[in-house]
Amino acid sequence: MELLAESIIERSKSTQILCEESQIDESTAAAVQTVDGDVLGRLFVFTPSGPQSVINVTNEKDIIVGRSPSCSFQLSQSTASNKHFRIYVVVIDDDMDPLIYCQDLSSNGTFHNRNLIGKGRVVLLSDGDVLDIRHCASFLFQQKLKFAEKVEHEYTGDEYTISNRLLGCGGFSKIYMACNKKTGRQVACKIIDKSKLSSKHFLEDHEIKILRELKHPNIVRTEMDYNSKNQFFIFEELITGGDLFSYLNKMGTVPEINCLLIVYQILKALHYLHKQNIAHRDIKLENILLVSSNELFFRIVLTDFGVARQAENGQRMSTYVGTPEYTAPEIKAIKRRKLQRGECSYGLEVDLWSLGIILYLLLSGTSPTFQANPETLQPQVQFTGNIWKKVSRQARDLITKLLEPEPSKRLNVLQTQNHPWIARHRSRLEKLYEKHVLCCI
Ligand SMILES: Nc1ncnc2c1ncn2[C@@H]1O[C@H](COP(=O)(O)OP(=O)(O)OP(=O)(O)O)[C@@H](O)[C@H]1O
Repeated sequence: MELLAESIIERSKSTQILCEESQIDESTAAAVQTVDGDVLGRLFVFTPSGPQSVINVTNEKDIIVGRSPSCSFQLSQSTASNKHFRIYVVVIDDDMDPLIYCQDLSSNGTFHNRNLIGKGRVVLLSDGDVLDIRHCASFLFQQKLKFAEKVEHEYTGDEYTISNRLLGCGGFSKIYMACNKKTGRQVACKIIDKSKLSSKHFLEDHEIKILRELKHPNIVRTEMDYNSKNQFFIFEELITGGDLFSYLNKMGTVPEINCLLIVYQILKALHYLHKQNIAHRDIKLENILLVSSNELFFRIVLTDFGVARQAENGQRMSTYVGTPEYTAPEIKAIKRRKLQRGECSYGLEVDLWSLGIILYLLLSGTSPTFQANPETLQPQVQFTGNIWKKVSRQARDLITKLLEPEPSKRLNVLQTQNHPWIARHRSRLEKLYEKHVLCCI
C-alpha cells in the first residue's frame, strides 16, 4: 500500500501536477487495492481545493470530464472546457487487457504525461499515466493488467520504444503499442514472426512491400518497417477505436445508416486498391479498424495486407488464401478441386464477396445462410428472421448482388458505388467524408 502511494507522489513531483502528498490518504490507497469486477481502471482526481476523488472506468459508458453539468465528472474551474476530455474503453477479446483511451476535446488542452494531446486526438492510457488540465485538475490513471507479458523482440533501432501493451493478435503476428522517440507520438508496432510465414509468401507477396506503396485515408498508414533475423516490424498509425468485430460485438447489430458510412469507406479503399490491381484477399471484420466510434461518421481503415497480392497486367490468382467465413466460392473451389496452379483462378471480385458478408453480418449480427435457387441451382443468400424486416429492400438487393456465386455477374467496386443504396446518398456522403475523414488526417 505504501509503495503505491509513494509511486503516486513520485509521479506527481516529476510532472508538477496537482497531486500533493497530503492528498494521498488511506481511502485512496484502499481504493488502489480493490478492483471491482466491472471496473477496468481508475482515475484519481486531484484538484487545488477539494479532496481527491476516484472515477471508475467501466465498459458501460464513456466518461466525459468538463464544466458542463452533463459531464460524468464535473469541474468548476474556468480553465476547463465544457467537455474537456473523454475516456473510453475498447475490448478486443477476453484474452487481452481492455484498451482505455483518452480523447482530448478541449481548446485549452489536455496534457498526457506533460505532452499536449491536441484537440480531437487520442492516446492509449497505461498504468501510472497522468492527465492534466493546467491550473485545474490532474488525474492519475490506474489499470491493473492481467495479461501483461514481456515482449520478446529483436528491434534495435533508435526511432521507437516498443511497450508491452498488446493491441491485437493475428495468426502471424502480435501488435503492440510503441512510441516514436522523437515526436513522443504513440504508434502501433506489428511484430511478424518469420517462422510462421511460408517462404513463398515471405518472398513474393509480403505485406511490407505492398504497404510501402499505399497512401490512402482508408488504409492504415505505415511509418517505417524494420527487418531482423527472425522478425519483421511494421510501425504504423495507432488506430484507437478497435476493430469492426469488437464494434459489432458491442452493438449486437449495426443500424443501416452506420453500415452505409462504413461500406462507403471500405469501397473507397477497395477502389484505390483495385485500380492498381491489388486484391486484399482477407477483408473481414477484424481487419477493418475504427479511428473512433462515438460519432456517427468515423474514419475506418483497412489493415492486414499479409495476403494481399498485386496481379500484374490483370493476371488471375490461384492460391487458396483468406478466412473461410469470408472467402468467395471461387477461392473455395481451388481447395475443393485441388487443382494445379493456372487451372482454376480468381480475380479482384473476391474482395466484393467478402464485403457482402461484412454487410450481412453488420446488419443482422449473424452469418449468412444460402439455399439453392430453383432456377439457376446456384446458392442464393437468404434473409430469414425478423431482423431483416427492418432492413431496406435496397440493402438486401445489394447484399444479394455482392454474394453472387458467379464472379463475372458479381458487382465490381464501381457498380457497387453506383448501386442505389449508396448512389442516392452520394452527395451527402461525400460532404461527410470531406468533413470527418479528409479534414482530420
Ligand atoms: N494499427 C493498428 N492500431 C491498433 N490496433 C491494431 C492495428 N493493427 C492491428 N491492430 C489490432 O491487431 C489485430 C490483428 O492485426 P492484423 O490483422 O494486422 O494481424 P495478422 O497477424 O495479420 O492477422 P491475421 O491472422 O488475420 O492475418 C487487429 O484485429 C486489431 O485489433
